[in-house]
Amino acid sequence: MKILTAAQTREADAYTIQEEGIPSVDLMERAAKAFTGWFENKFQPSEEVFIFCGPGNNGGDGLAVARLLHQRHYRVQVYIVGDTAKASADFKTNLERLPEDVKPQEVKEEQDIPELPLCACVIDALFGTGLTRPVTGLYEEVVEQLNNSGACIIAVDMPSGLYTDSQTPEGSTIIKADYTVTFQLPKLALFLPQHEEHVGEWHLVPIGLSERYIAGVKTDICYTTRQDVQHLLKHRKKFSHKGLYGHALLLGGGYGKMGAAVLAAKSCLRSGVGLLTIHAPAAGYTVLQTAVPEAMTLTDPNRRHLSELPEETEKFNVIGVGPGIGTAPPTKTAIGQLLATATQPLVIDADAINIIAGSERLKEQIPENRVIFTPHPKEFERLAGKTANDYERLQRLREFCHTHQCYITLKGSHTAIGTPNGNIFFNTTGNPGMATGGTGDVLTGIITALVAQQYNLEEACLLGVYVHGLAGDMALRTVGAISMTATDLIDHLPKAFLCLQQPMP
Ligand SMILES: NC(=O)C1=CN([C@@H]2O[C@H](COP(=O)(O)OP(=O)(O)OC[C@H]3O[C@@H](n4cnc5c(N)ncnc54)[C@H](OP(=O)(O)O)[C@@H]3O)[C@@H](O)[C@H]2O)[C@H](O)CC1
Ligand SMILES: [K+]
Repeated sequence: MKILTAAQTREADAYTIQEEGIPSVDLMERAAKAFTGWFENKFQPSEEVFIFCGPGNNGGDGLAVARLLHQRHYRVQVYIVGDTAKASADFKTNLERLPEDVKPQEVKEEQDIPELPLCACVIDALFGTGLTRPVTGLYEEVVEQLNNSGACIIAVDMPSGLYTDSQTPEGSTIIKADYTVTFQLPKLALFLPQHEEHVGEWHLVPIGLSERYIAGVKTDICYTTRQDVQHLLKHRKKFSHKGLYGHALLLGGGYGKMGAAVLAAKSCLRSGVGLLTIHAPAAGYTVLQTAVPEAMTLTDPNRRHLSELPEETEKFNVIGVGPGIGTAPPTKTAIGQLLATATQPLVIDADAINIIAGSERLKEQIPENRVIFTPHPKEFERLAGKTANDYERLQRLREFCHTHQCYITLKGSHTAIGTPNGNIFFNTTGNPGMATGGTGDVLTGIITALVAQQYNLEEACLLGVYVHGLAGDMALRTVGAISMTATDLIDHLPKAFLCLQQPMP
């Protein structure tokens, strides 16, 4: 699914109005109904609701929501902040439509800002996608007071003060919402970790924007949903045999870190690989043969570290490398040898990334269109350099993938997948329970298995990251976020793949 800029959202709005031949105020009504539907599911009519409206269409939405909530027996208090002379036409229409017993109060100066009761429920409809500069003056005062009030804040479309698709200037005052209910498509700002305290939990509500416009608009940033990945899943033929599903080689493990190789191997097997061979330091032999009996194990001459590649590496369809390997000098040599000689796709994780990050010579040797890196943010920083904020980091992701013609799954709450042609895809599955050791090794195993099965590298990244998060979401329901371990993800992989094989609900 596409992520649109603020300008494209406005275009979608105008296109829909023209295509359907409806007045813009009707689209506002749809938006307000969609928001109200979400709100009613979350909050009881016994709640007193304080709605703060700005001068634009976001404020207009707030006024329409006030009317709809009033009709549904919520007690609403409406505050109009700033000068209504500048208000948009649809704002004015909705102001007129307010029932008599909802008397909006004007906030024209600081002393007009109301004291809110403890634990108030506030709807923030000050600014949405039309914000053009940081909030200052009276608006800033209102935002600060709301943030300090301890209220539960629900932002309409965007938290007021937050730029939709570019860096909000340093030091700006921004609403700290508990929930952001955004219209039709999520905005870029909602995916970025630096905005967590402003966005809270975000939810999408459809408002029927033109499908034709959305299908035709050009964007290089998308987010992946079940619909996007489900159709990628390949079905197995009746007369199939293990040779059809690829033979993967996993280079992993080190003394004291054999578990990382075990996790990657188990998840690789649970993700459909035909055959798996693990090449590990000699100390890992018994561990691996016992823990992963389905895999074949080759041993490195070095007991503690990976020091060389196995023979006949060309027979493998894919090589996954990194989990648990460390950065000892013999391992660095082996990674250099791998980049120089391997002819198949490589899935490169953990210390294999760190080793490449530490050597300009190795970076230059990254083979084009054959590598997937799976870094966490620190590893990405080592590989691609420090950045000042999340927007710069996305730009760096794009540039690195383009320069090296590689794929990167930059792990995080919304893992960002960069591709050689400059596209970025945000994942939408997963949860904070997955922030625990070993879950990255599981992702490496999954993606390696998918590449072995002839998914192209982009498909393997999109599907692998999605199913990894889906297994995490399923584990959340059975073991919870606190107790979740990487092994729980592997245990839930079968359910996650099964779920993707079912028709969409
Ligand atoms: N397609 C959709 O998704 C729909 C969205 N809807 C809602 O509309 C808003 C966007 O409305 P818009 O009127 O474009 O913008 P805003 O309401 O966010 O704000 C614009 C007004 O605010 C002024 N402004 C902007 N920045 C500041 C600031 N920092 N301080 C003070 N005033 C500011 C701006 O005035 P200018 O001075 O810049 O000219 C405007 O007056 C979207 O978010 C949804 O909530 C529709 O309801 C349905 C379709
Ligand atoms: K808002």
